[in-house]
Amino acid sequence: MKVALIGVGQAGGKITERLARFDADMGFGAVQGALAINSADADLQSLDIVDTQLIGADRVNGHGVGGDNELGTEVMQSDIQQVLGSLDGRVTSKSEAIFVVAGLGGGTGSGGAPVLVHHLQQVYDVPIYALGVLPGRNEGSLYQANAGRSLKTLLREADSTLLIDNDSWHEQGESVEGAFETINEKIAQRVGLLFASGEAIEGVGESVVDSSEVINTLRAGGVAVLGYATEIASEDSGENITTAMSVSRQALLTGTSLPDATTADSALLVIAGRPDAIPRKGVEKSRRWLEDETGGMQVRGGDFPLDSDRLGALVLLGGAERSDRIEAFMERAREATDAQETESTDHADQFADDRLENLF
Ligand SMILES: Nc1nc2c(ncn2[C@@H]2O[C@H](COP(=O)(O)OP(=O)(O)OP(=O)(O)O)[C@@H](O)[C@H]2O)c(=O)[nH]1
Repeated sequence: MKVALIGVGQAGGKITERLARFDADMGFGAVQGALAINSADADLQSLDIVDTQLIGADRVNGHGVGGDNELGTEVMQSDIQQVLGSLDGRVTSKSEAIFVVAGLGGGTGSGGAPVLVHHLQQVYDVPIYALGVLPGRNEGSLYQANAGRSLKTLLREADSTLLIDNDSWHEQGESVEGAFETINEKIAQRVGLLFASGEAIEGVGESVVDSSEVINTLRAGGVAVLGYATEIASEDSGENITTAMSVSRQALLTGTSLPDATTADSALLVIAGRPDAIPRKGVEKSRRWLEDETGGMQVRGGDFPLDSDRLGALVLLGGAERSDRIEAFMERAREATDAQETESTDHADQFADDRLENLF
């Protein structure tokens, strides 16, 4: 799937850069253009390979919005024409989708990403997806409250919102901050493989996954979730039937970007590995298992030919917002918003009825 990436805010920029680098290093050619937008100049300076654009200089003078996501919304809104102008040549006629990438807990990305998605929807015919990072449980109430409003607005504006929970892809005991590098690397690899599904050059055959399968899976809208797992594979495909089952199980049950999200409206299973090591029977079995596990709907599928001694399973779920994990997060966000309102009693009544309102 040929994509254009737009990172908003610090996390958005860093993850966009990682994705662009992974795609280039692997030679996939799925990432057609990448731009990072921020109201903090220093964050943009630390990026090497993506193009950058500063917004809100007249309001915050390049210093960021300090976690104020309403200000993040405002600065994106006031500079939207320049932002859309910079996309010329980066979003091309080849682009099959645009991904807006942001950490949802901060200010610039949290507030800016939904506005940007809204405007991109007016300009482009391709699907506009969000790739959003949810704050981990221990990240503090401002982050939780910001992310709640941002997610609510993104779900309204984007064709689908792929969520990565900051608590999911790092080692036990590692702090979230310390784990950013690990998490970003995992996002780059997993989401990078998803982008490259359908772009794989070698071994083109009937069973090879096509990018339309990804787009059709995301057509369910709402929240999307990505899972991934690999194991060393045998050279003989006949010996890899249980491996295919085992990686598929792990990808869904322990390897997703949003733990415990298994109820969905659509699903895609991509099996990656050397074409002659991919067991047809094992792939069929895994697909049937995934169908049962996710509620009985038809599971799309395909191979991703990759020169590797491992067999990997990439599971994409669409319409996964009914999961307990999302409910738990939204509850956290509501509580955080309540706590903030209690602190600023002057304004308490003003917000009382509209907890987690949309950003705009
Ligand atoms: N996975 C991941 N999450 C990050 C990273 N950097 C920040 N975050 C998360 O993103 C949220 C904060 O968003 P940032 O992107 O830092 O903030 P911003 O959008 O630049 O907004 P301001 O700094 O307020 O202008 C928090 O939930 C952080 O935990 C990162 O490199 N990787």
